[in-house]
Amino acid sequence: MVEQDSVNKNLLNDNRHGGGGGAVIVPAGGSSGPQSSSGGVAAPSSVAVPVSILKTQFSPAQPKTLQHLPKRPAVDLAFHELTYRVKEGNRNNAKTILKGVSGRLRSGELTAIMGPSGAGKSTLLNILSGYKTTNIEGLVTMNGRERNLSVFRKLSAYIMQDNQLYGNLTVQEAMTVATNLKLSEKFAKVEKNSMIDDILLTLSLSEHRNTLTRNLSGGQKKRLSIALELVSNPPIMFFDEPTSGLDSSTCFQCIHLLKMLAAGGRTIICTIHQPSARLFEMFDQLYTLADGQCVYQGNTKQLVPFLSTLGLECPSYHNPASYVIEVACGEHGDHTRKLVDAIDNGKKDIRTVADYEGLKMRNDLVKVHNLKAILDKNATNASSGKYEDNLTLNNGILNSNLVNDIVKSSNVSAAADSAAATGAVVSTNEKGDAMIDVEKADNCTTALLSGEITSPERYPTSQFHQFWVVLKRTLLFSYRDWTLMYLRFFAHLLVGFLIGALYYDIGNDGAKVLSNLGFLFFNMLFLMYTSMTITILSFPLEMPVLLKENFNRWYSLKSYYLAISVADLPFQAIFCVVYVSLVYYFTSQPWELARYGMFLSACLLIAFVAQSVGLVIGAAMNVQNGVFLAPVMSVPFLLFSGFFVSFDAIPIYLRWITYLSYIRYGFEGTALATYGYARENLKCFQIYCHFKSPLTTLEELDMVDANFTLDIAALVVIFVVLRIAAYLFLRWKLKTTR
Ligand SMILES: Nc1ncnc2c1ncn2[C@@H]1O[C@H](COP(=O)(O)OP(=O)(O)OP(=O)(O)O)[C@@H](O)[C@H]1O
Repeated sequence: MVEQDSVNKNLLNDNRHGGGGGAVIVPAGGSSGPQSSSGGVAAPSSVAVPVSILKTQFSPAQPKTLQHLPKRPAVDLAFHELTYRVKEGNRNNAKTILKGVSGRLRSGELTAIMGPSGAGKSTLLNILSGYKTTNIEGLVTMNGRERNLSVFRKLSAYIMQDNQLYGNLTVQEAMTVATNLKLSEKFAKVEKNSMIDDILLTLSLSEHRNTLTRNLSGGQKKRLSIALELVSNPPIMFFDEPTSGLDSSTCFQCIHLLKMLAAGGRTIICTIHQPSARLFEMFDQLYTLADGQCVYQGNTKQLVPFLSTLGLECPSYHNPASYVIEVACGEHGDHTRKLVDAIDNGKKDIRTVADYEGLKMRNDLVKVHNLKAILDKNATNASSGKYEDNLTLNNGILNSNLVNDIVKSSNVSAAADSAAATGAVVSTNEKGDAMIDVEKADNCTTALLSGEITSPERYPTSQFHQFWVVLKRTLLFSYRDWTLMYLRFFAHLLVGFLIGALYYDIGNDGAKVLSNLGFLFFNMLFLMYTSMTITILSFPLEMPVLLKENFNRWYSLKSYYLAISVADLPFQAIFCVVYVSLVYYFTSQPWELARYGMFLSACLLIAFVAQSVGLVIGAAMNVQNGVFLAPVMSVPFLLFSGFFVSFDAIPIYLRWITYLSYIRYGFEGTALATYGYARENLKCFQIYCHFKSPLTTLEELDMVDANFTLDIAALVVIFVVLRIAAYLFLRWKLKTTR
């Protein structure tokens, strides 16, 4: 309740106080957004604050909020005859998900996209936000011009249903990362901190500053998701089911917050399933879909009277949102065609009574016409006793064209009225539809936009800056991730001691060379699996956050990938050094620094290469498939490592696999470090030691001519190739997931 009050107070600040004293929410459109006729006043005239809120929440000394955010232009979004198809099945069957829908989303308004499950809400939202870009027909315009996706992405933010936050960062840290990535480097730290304070205060998160994100409640997480995107003050914000999983009070707070953001001049669009009547009232605009077509577009307040004109009476005390969904689902008969025609699949926009009063007249006429037809029919059938009592028989598809004509003519007059008030230009298209072209009016915001459009940079900060911020963040949550860090460290320590005990002092014993080779091979196995599985497990889990942040233009994929690639290398290196040092000492391998260096470098490279394999698998597939496939795919590499079968014994047609086996290079490298380079004879405590001479061991392994430098070079090449492959897979995955 405290939070809600606070949100309400801030909302009030946005609406009541202009550029003067008190609190101001900086309009997304700056001081000359379409609704701010008097410069600097944020609240659009169309956004009415309920009287009850004004009464209960007036407070003269409110903190100033959201006044430090960067100025942004207001953006009106329109879409014309959008069709979206997907291929289904093996055959070239195309399924049409959106069927030529049109619509308009205005700045300063909170718009709900509603409809039955499977109607196409998320698809429409994904297309409008630019998340989906393929298989789309139709036009999307931004302030009257064809949308430039690159510019649009800089001006919009998409807040996905699952909040996609890094649980190991505190609210303050997450906000700091967001400001560092989303704001240009020209902003001073103190300015960024003021913005964070503003946003956290406005979104009632100030007192949770130091709470780890994973410990926030569902509603707080949602607000944090909004707060993170609000940093760059995007004039268009898309929300996919912002209220899902929230209780009714938190839902109210959440929608209240969105309403507040819209009141600041932003264009706020969200999909919502079935809001309560109380929530429904808070939306300014409703866009309803049924079976991929628009069945209503307009003011929420006009929904019930509009439906009524089409003979669809919403019962008293019935939630209009539920009713329109019931109608769209066909629970009250099949009215989809009639509604789609009446609203011209989204080309019409019901703003005032004038927009549909003609429709009512026509509907009454249609009813009379039907009644007459039925009476005539009954008169002719009277002799045979057949009576027709269904007065709405023809009140459907057949008459929809008549209805349309009326709508068109009424729209033209309504549009003219409305245009007279706003100074907008009204025209009719070839079909006779009223088209209000607000862009041609004085309140056009294109000029404001053009300044932004010319900005050539794709991201607000340089690639190096992005790399640095993401690297610091990754290091911070690696440090806090108990499993990733401490468990791995203890695993290396524990196994190091275990192996040390198992193979204790065998390294210089001519009778235990085979066991020592087993030890060398086990090293490869252990380092391979520990490095590989950790990336297979952790990388796919980061994918949704990466998807969100990359889409919302926080950073480029290159910067992110470079940062996460670099971030884990030092940890992996430390674990490897600890493990190798332990086992090298306990197993009494040659006590020479050069040999230890060679042994360690081969082991380190094996760990890095295996980590890269994990990255490739993690980037290309999900955890389940990765966990199964990675060990299976490693089997040939292990088999052809030279430990189980010597090179000469491998059939010629299979030898090429040994060149791909990174385990082979690692095993060969450690074997050469141990037995190569003219090592003196091993000690022998028995009568005969076959492998007393290290050369015999190398001969047995077919490694007499092997070259350590080549092994290291091969591992480096494989490492680089795998890292590049992982990046390409990641890029492909980002594209295909959308
Ligand atoms: N890639 C696809 N292949 C086949 N069908 C698809 C694909 N994407 C979406 N659809 C179908 O398109 C329709 C609309 O999907 P969408 O997710 O937009 O619906 P929605 O209105 O958001 O539903 P919900 O409210 O249940 O989330 C659904 O029937 C869905 O099965």
